[in-house]
Amino acid sequence: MSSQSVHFQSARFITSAPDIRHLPADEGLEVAFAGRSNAGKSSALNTLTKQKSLARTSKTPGRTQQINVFSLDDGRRLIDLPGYGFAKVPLAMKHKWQQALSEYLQKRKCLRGLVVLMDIRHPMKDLDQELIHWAVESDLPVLVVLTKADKLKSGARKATLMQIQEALPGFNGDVQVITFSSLNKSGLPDLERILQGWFSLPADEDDQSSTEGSIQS
Ligand SMILES: Nc1nc2c(ncn2[C@@H]2O[C@H](COP(=O)(O)OP(=O)(O)OP(=O)(O)O)[C@@H](O)[C@H]2O)c(=O)[nH]1
Ligand SMILES: [Mg+2]
Repeated sequence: MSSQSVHFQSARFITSAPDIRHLPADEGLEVAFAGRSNAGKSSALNTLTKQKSLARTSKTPGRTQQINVFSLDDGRRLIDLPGYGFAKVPLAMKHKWQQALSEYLQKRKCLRGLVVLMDIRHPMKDLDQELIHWAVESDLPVLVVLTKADKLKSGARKATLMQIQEALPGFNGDVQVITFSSLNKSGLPDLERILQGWFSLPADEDDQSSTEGSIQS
């Protein structure tokens, strides 16, 4: 595992896992992209990695139904999570991916940071807020990415950004907020910089399992 800067362009697809038991070993560092269905998670991953079709995108919500794993280099990975909050799927199926999602978030020790993506026109729905609160309580750094920023004029864009920043009081430091567009690449330098920071932290820094049960010398 290197602590050198990550080359997002070198991302390559590793696997689609139906649940956490099918993921690569829980080692190294992962940054996961989460958010409502259709928020633009897969598109943002493609923009970040400068690859048009690394992650599969779709006009129809519910495209990403499994935990998709992309490796960057030795031990560092990006994760595309299934979207939540999409009503039009059979209940049994929805239950299955929501379970995979919550299990991933709760159990994956190598998860270093969570990117929560929201359509800038429909931000901070109940499930988004729940997810952010949970992550903050779990001491997981969060980056809120307001996607499809190209859909709003500059004034409305800035107003929404400020509104969201103000809606996250007390989280300063743990939760950052940026606007982003996969269409015109606005916000890409911010996304790159913040993820570089997360990936540069040493692995296992606060991983209790690495010290638990170890012999103290
Ligand atoms: N205008 C605009 N459209 C976008 C942007 N990002 C994504 N989209 C569109 O939004 C739709 C959904 O994008 P995806 O990236 O597939 O969304 P997702 O969050 O991965 O969706 P699920 O996999 O269903 O959870 C597609 O039609 C994209 O082309 C953006 O920045 N600007
Ligand atoms: Mg997707």
